[in-house]
Amino acid sequence: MSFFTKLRDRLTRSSSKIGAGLDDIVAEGADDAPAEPAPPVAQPAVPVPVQPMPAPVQQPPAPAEAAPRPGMMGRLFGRAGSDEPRRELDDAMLEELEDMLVQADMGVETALRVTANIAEGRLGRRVSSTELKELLAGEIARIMAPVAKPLPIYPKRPQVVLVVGVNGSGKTTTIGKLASQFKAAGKNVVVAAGDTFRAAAVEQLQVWGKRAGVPVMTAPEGSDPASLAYDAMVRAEAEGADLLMIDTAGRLQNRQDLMEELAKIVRVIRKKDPSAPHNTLLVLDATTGQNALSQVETFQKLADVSGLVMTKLDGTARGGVLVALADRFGLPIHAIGVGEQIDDLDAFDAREFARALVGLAD
Ligand SMILES: Nc1nc2c(ncn2[C@@H]2O[C@H](COP(=O)(O)OP(=O)(O)OP(=O)(O)O)[C@@H](O)[C@H]2O)c(=O)[nH]1
Repeated sequence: MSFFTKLRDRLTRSSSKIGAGLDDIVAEGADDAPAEPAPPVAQPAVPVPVQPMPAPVQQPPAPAEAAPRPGMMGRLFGRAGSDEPRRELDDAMLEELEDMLVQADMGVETALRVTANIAEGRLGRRVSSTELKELLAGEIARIMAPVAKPLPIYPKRPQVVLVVGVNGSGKTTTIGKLASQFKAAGKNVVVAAGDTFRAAAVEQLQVWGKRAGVPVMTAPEGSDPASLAYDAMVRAEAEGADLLMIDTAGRLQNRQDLMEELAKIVRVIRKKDPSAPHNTLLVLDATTGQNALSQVETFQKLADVSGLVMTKLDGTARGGVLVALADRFGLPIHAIGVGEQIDDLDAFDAREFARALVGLAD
């Protein structure tokens, strides 16, 4: 099964909220007028960064003959969607759309902007649910495209990747999955079990290490994680490892002591290599919804977060939060997780994600 199919099936299973919501919005206000050719759906070949758009201006419906000749996609949609119910895109519909996006955890600001962009030049037109999904997917992909960046690999050896996040966000699982993928790509990977407080966490990482076929460095329970991180750097360097991934204990945002300990890990790592850590990955659990935004803020203050991984997109109707994160922080999204298996993590693809989120086929 391709990752897109998996993403769509699992996102749709849990977060069909947006797709179903769009169907409902159109069906609710659908009129009985005969079908008219579908308005062309903007499909930029190359996603462009989102520009702040002016507020939508009420425009009279474009006369059918004045409409530009639809492109390939427009013609396809015109045919395929001609017998679908249509609803006039007006203020009431836009308001419903905005509410639905907010409920899908996209955040008020982002939902407003996306809705305004959809309205731009289209007010008064009659759109089908499929067209609305295409428009929404296009807007989401435009927001997400600039942040869809796989974990960068540098010539520096070892490249130190520090993995942080709150308890249970999926750090250990993500390290296991990433280590397996980098190993398969021919990289020499070492993993350090920096959560020295919980024996179970160390064991769990060892299980992942075995699965991925990479060594896992551990330290006695209760020992200083910063000193383990230092030892791991010495070993990774001695072994000529390409990548050293350091797991850390999950920390609640309000636990000052744990937060300080993370800062100490970074200080100690820098004694060995002032340019390390080369990446600080913040792992976020999609099921936490809007709380993910405050987690980013908190961890950014404490560690130099360089990128995000979002897990558990399979278990939530709150996938929209990823759009809000991209819009608000612009931090690279390196990967997304849609399950507990080793191959349930893949690089983040803006278009695939956008289409899966609104329930469209590839
Ligand atoms: N459904 C689903 N479950 C996931 C995903 N990623 C991780 N999990 C599960 O989430 C739970 C917590 O994952 P861990 O990797 O242990 O999280 P952690 O951040 O290391 O946890 P702490 O060590 O407690 O801080 C485990 O049961 C994982 O199997 C995902 O993408 N989808």
